[in-house]
Amino acid sequence: IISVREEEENSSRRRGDGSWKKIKEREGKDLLYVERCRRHRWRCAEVTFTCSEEALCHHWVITLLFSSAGRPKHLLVYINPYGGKQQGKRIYEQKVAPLFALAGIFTHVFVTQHANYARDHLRTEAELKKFDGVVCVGGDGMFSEIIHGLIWRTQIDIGVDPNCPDEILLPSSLRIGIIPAGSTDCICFATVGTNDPVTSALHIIVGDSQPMDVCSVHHNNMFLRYSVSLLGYGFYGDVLTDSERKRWMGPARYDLSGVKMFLSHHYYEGTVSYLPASDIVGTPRDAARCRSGYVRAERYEMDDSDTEWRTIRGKFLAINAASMSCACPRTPKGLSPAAHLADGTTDLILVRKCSRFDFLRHLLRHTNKDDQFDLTFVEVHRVRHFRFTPRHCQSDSDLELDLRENGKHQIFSQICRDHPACGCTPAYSSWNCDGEILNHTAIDVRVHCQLIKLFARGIEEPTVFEDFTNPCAI
Ligand SMILES: Nc1ncnc2c1ncn2[C@@H]1O[C@H](COP(=O)(O)OP(=O)(O)OP(=O)(O)O)[C@@H](O)[C@H]1O
Ligand SMILES: CCCCCCCCCCCCC/C=C/[C@@H](O)[C@H](CO)NC(=O)CCCCC
Ligand SMILES: [Ca+2]
Repeated sequence: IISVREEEENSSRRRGDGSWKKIKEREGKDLLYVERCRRHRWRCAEVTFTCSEEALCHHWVITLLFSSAGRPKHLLVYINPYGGKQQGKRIYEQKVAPLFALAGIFTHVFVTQHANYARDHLRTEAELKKFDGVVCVGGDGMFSEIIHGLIWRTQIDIGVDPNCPDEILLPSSLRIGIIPAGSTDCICFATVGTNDPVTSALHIIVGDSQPMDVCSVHHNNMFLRYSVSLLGYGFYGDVLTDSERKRWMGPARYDLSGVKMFLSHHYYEGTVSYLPASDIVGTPRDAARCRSGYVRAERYEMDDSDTEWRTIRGKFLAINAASMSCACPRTPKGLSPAAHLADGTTDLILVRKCSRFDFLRHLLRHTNKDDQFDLTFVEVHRVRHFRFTPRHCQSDSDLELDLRENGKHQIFSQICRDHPACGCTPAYSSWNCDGEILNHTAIDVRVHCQLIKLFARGIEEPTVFEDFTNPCAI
């Protein structure tokens, strides 16, 4: 239920002196409620209840109001006017603000004036005690700003050093709502099942709650960034770097850069070490999907003292860590379809050097039912902690070992790297961290189980409640 409004039906009766008197015939309640539509979309519907007994009516209202526990009353809203197709402000004003008003939610709205405006405001100025949640109107990059602000502020307020890689981070009490207005919007899609501003607004209004894992990324014990969706080196790093120069194109920039980087077919050498998540049920190759209400782990920090690190050295077209499925309209099942939102792990996907044809087969499988991991050059591991070192950063002894293993070819490829004009693969790619470029290639990543909470409930299985005869189901 979104809101209950009084409605009175009056009639008039003649008094003895001939004048007319208004009397309350029936008391009605206009009930605004959520109706499930196709493809996980929610819409607002209305029904009027009438009741001749005032006491019964009162009982109804009390019961309905009681069901509103856990709902936000005061929200801090940040709108990125430049995300996606630059529609954030319009989307919020036309589709979301009227619903918040109907639900009796008070808002404090900021339209961001520059990049990192929301992050810095949350870190230092925002009076967080006054609010029950933060709403982000924009894409994954804007969401990233919000979590950076909130996580940082929470740690500082309680005296935890957010720079230290070994610290156990504490969750913020504020939930975050995402009104999708970006280019990929994969965090919204993977937690709600659709990118639809009205559906997201309704999940906020009813006070849904979905915990979510967050990866912290460090370089030499120096904090770089947090990630909740994709950390990608090689293909996705290169696509992002190339697409940033084409921002004016809007969401289509990713398609153009995707094709360009596919044709470039660059591979990168390096070492990946990881700590497998051994104490969990399930693997990245499961047929089961992360669905609503499915919380695998209690929030805890793992004890990895008994688990052994594993190391893989090689040439990779892509190294991806998906902490959630990363489902989005481009890949409705996601980069790692069986990844979980809140299990304290990330799925590490290694795509080794292969032919263009094979890489295309792998990419195309993101868009159909075939298993993108069922290929000899792809491996996937569910991990809690991993490190990557590009080959040129490896220690001298590692380089010597490479030389002994691979002989002359290695020497020539080193020379090519030092002379980019020869047209060989460049030595480094960049990390794509939830759509932002990292300025370090050697990184150390650890998963913090359920560090944040969203106003969402995960993707629901299609239910009998879906009303396919309703016009909103089209
Ligand atoms: N007022 C602003 N002016 C310029 N940039 C901004 C402003 N507010 C936020 N940003 C930055 O804009 C970048 C992109 O925003 P956003 O994520 O909303 O859209 P997107 O990149 O199109 O979508 P997606 O991340 O889903 O691909 C973010 O990195 C954010 O920091
Ligand atoms: C030739 C057929 C090719 C078919 C390929 C389909 C594969 C598409 C996979 C898309 C995966 C998106 C993962 C999400 C990453 C987000 O954190 C990030 C920020 O929004 N978006 C991108 O980096 C944008 C990345 C866009 C990549 C294209
Ligand atoms: Ca996870």
